[in-house]
Order: sequence, then structure tokens, then C-alpha cells
Amino acid sequence: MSKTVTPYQHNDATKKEQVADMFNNIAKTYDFLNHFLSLGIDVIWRKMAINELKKDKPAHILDVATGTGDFAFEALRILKPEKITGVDISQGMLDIAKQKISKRGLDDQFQVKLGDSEKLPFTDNEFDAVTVAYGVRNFENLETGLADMFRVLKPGGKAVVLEFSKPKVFPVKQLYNFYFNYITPGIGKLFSKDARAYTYLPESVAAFPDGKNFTALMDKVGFKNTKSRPLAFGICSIYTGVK
Ligand SMILES: C[S@@+](CC[C@H](N)C(=O)[O-])C[C@H]1O[C@@H](n2cnc3c(N)ncnc32)[C@H](O)[C@@H]1O
Repeated sequence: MSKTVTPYQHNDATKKEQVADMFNNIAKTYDFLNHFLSLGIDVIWRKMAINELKKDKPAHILDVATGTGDFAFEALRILKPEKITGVDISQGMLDIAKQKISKRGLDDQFQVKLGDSEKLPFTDNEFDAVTVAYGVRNFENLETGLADMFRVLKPGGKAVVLEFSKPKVFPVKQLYNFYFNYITPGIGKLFSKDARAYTYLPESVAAFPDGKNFTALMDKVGFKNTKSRPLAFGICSIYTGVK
């Protein structure tokens, strides 16, 4: 089991409460910093992850840890499902998602709801696909979260997870560690209201299972045919599994 890294180390609140607080604090600058810090590459990675569902043509998708909705918007654009539901524990992030949904006239196709990934407010076998981008690393209990994603998926439905991983090869590993440990926290501190959020980022990635260690957890909760696909020499990975 990986070590628990929390946003605010000297704080008695649970990881879940701290994560919700942190995302409420950074909600207004989240989209800008995401694109700025990733040099826009996050858009390409989201697209590649959503493409994993192209053949499945899911009608109803659940986007867990939807935040400001960018992964769900990409799914709507590429897959054209009938409906997508987003769930998140941060009301601040969901407020931004709601503004974007209304602005784009997508209220009929994309609805968001406050809810916890470890206790999803949905019935068993409800969704054709479940997606989550940069969310699983923040779960308080990863295995419970994955198990609940499995529960709400229809039999035969697919889960797609996009998450940071740890590049292993020289010089990508060294450059990535430098960028993530020194540049990201500096820029994050400058633009966001929460300096700690961007030091939590590399710490949480370092402590998080990737590659086979991650798919082993998906296998454990019942997913079949699990796969791990590293992107950009392992900076990110796409994980898929079928119920
Ligand atoms: C880095 S953001 C990713 C947002 C979005 N998926 C994206 O791709 O931009 C992580 C999100 O996970 C949410 N989150 C963390 N733990 C969660 C949980 N237990 N249940 C639901 N959402 C959670 C946070 O509130 C935050 O909005």
C-alpha cells in the first residue's frame, strides 16, 4: 500500500476534506494553470484517453472527479454520447464546470453532481463507461474508489483512467523531476491562492502506484482485460479495464 500524502500535512482533517478544500481554493485558476504548466499538452493526453472509448460508443458516461469538466467536454466532443454525468467532491470546481456547461449550451447533455468517488451516488450497473482524469491520485482510499467505479459500470462497460505516472528513462526522468519539483511549485505559488497545492502535486505522484502496480489494483476489484499505456515516456499513463 502506498504512503498517504495529504495536501496540508499538519492538519487533522481527513485526506478527502483536505483535497476538497485544496480544489475549492484553486478552482478559479485551475484551468489556466493546467494548460500553462503542461504547455497545453494536457489537451492531447485527454484526447488520447477519450479515444480509448471510440469503439465502445457509450451512451451514458460517468466522469468521476470531473472538476471543471475538461475531460467530460472532450468526451462529449469526440464520443457524442447521449449524456454525461460528472461527479466531484469540490463544489468550487463544480461551480466552474457549471458556468462552462451553460456558456457552451450543453445543459441537456452534461450534468454535474456533488459526490464522493468512494460512495458514488448511483445505482449498480448504471453507466456504459466510467472515466477519470487526474482524480484517482487524490482519492482517500484508492481501492474503494476503483471498486465503486466498477460497481456503477454496466457489465461489458469500460473504465478509462488518466493519471500522472513516473518516467523511468534518462533524461526524461531527470527533466521531469526538475520541472515538477522546482518549476511547477514556483509557478503554482505565483498564480494560485494555494502554494501547497503545487508541492502536493509532485509528492502525491511520487507516492502513487503506476504501471503494473495500478492495473493490479484494478484487477483486484474485478476489472478484466486491464491495460496500462504510458504517454510521453511515462509522464502520464492511460489505464483501461472492462467489467
Ligand atoms: C486534478 S483535478 C482533475 C479534474 C478533471 N478531471 C480534469 O481532468 O481536469 C482532481 C479532481 O478530483 C476531485 N476529487 C478528489 N477526490 C475525490 C473524491 N473522493 N470524489 C470525487 N472527486 C474527488 C477534486 O475535487 C478535483 O476536482
